[in-house]
Amino acid sequence: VTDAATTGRGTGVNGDTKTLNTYFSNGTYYLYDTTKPMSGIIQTATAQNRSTLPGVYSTDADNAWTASNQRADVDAHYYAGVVYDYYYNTHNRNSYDNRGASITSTVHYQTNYNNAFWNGSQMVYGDGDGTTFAPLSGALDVVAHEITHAVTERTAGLQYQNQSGALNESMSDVFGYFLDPNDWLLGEDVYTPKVSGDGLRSLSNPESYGQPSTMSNYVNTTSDNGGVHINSGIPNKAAYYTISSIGKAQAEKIYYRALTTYLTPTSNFSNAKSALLQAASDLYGSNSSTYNAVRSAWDRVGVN
Ligand SMILES: Cc1cccc(C(=O)O)c1OC(=O)C1CC1
Ligand SMILES: [Ca+2]
Ligand SMILES: [Zn+2]
Repeated sequence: VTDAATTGRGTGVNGDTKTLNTYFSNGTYYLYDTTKPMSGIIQTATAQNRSTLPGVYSTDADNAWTASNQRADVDAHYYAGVVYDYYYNTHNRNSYDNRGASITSTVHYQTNYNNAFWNGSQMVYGDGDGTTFAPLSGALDVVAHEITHAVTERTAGLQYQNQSGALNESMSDVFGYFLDPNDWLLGEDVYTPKVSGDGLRSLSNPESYGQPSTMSNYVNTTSDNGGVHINSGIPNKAAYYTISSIGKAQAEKIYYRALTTYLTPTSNFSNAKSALLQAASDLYGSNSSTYNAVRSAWDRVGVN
């Protein structure tokens, strides 16, 4: 038997070449990454445009994953590894459960599916319809957004409705920024592939995508689980002010500590302000400029 961890080459959704951690077994290569510490396996499958999950392992005959129908698989696999490395290296977290859980992604879910989600056990990505979205695994901030839903589920457990749900969404957007800090947009690498410069949401200017950025404009609605993708603009704007003031290095420590230590399933925006202030106090002191920047950020979005 000649099973072995191998290194392959692949083409991503946007035509870029990347190196892949793959696995060779019985004459076939798999998107199966055994290189992470403490057993966190990263594995990628395809739903073959149907809805059955997880589908079947993505395979290749020669470890050159360059076919057009493999691009979504390549990016889902590669970016899941990047996000695993981020949580391990930056926050000493071993996978989303901090116990080396395998990270499973399935691409080619249904047809023309303009959506991505964490289903409680794995990530799932549509291919998009080519107008609203390109295949959604083609953006690192999208993959980080989805894996962070899993981290949130295993830590704060923020209930996916109303203010706690908007915080859940915001945490995923904020860690999407930490993974992809080149811009304040979310999903820009896969959103409207025929239009450049736009994204699904903006941390710096939520209004440009129909989101409020102040408590006074909180949207009371029953749709979207109480507007979780709408009202996330308010904590997202606070995060923008915070990061712009204290920088990514301190902000990501504060956000990770608040998410994993202080937030609870029913936390609201005011509780989030307190959690982030407590984390800032723990890490940098309650008289620090860092602490004051966090307080100022939430004051500016109208959260007391
Ligand atoms: C595209 C999409 C649709 C519905 C829900 C989500 C969701 O995961 O909440 C979603 O993914 C995102 O928001 C990622 C950041 C681009
Ligand atoms: Ca981005
Ligand atoms: Zn989300």
